[in-house]
Amino acid sequence: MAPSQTPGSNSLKRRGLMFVLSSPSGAGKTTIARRLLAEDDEIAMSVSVTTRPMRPGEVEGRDYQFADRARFDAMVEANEFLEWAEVFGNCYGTPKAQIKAGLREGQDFLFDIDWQGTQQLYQRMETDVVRVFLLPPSIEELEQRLRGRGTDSEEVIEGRMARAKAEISHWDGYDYVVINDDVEACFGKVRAILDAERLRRARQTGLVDFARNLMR
Ligand SMILES: Nc1ncnc2c1ncn2[C@@H]1O[C@H](COP(=O)(O)OP(=O)(O)OP(=O)(O)O)[C@@H](O)[C@H]1O
Ligand SMILES: Nc1nc2c(ncn2[C@@H]2O[C@H](COP(=O)(O)O)[C@@H](O)[C@H]2O)c(=O)[nH]1
Repeated sequence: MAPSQTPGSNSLKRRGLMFVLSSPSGAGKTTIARRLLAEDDEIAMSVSVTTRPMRPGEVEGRDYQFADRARFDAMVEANEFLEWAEVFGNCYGTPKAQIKAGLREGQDFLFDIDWQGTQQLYQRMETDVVRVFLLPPSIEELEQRLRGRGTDSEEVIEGRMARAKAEISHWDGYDYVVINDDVEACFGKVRAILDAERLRRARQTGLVDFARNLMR
């Protein structure tokens, strides 16, 4: 038996999953996503294309692929996105190219996308998608986090707060909802969801052979 098929090693061949994190802006998706990526080498970020300007500290190709509107529209036209949406006046889309091949190879992908994109992904890729929604402990705390982040102008913060309640109203379109009151606790819960979802029978494509060997 190959070492990767040792019982208990939990590394049987499996299909990758699409792990979606959504929340109102400022609730902590990026914080949780970065931690997951740093601690888990089986999951990679799905890097979206966006027409919004780059923020200080962001890196082209790591945080987003930054594109102008003409380039984005051309990608929509060429059907290069698994999903796309307009958020806060900017366009965001998930490029399809590497995702489908990666899933077959057992690669998991993390998506930091809004509820519209989540619905589209789910319609297209249903059983591959795990939908997690993060909620802030309160609206006041959400605003404090946006201000504390120090990346947006007053006008942008007001726009994000104005949309927060509408975004929160989509919580029931998700498989899991986690309140991000404490980063450690929230991360632990998100981690547990990912671990459990990886063990779903349907994803463990190596189980058939493994069980057959056991029964020989
Ligand atoms: N549990 C928490 N307690 C206190 N502060 C937090 C917590 N989680 C995240 N933060 C802080 O809140 C701010 C917003 O978090 P983050 O940027 O991760 O939100 P986001 O949901 O990704 O926002 P956006 O949708 O605008 O990208 C950051 O400054 C982050 O450090
Ligand atoms: N539908 C999609 N939404 C996306 C995508 N990438 C990011 N987002 C969402 O946009 C807002 C704003 O993000 P920000 O980085 O400008 O603060 C946030 O809700 C993201 O989840 C995407 O590819 N598709």
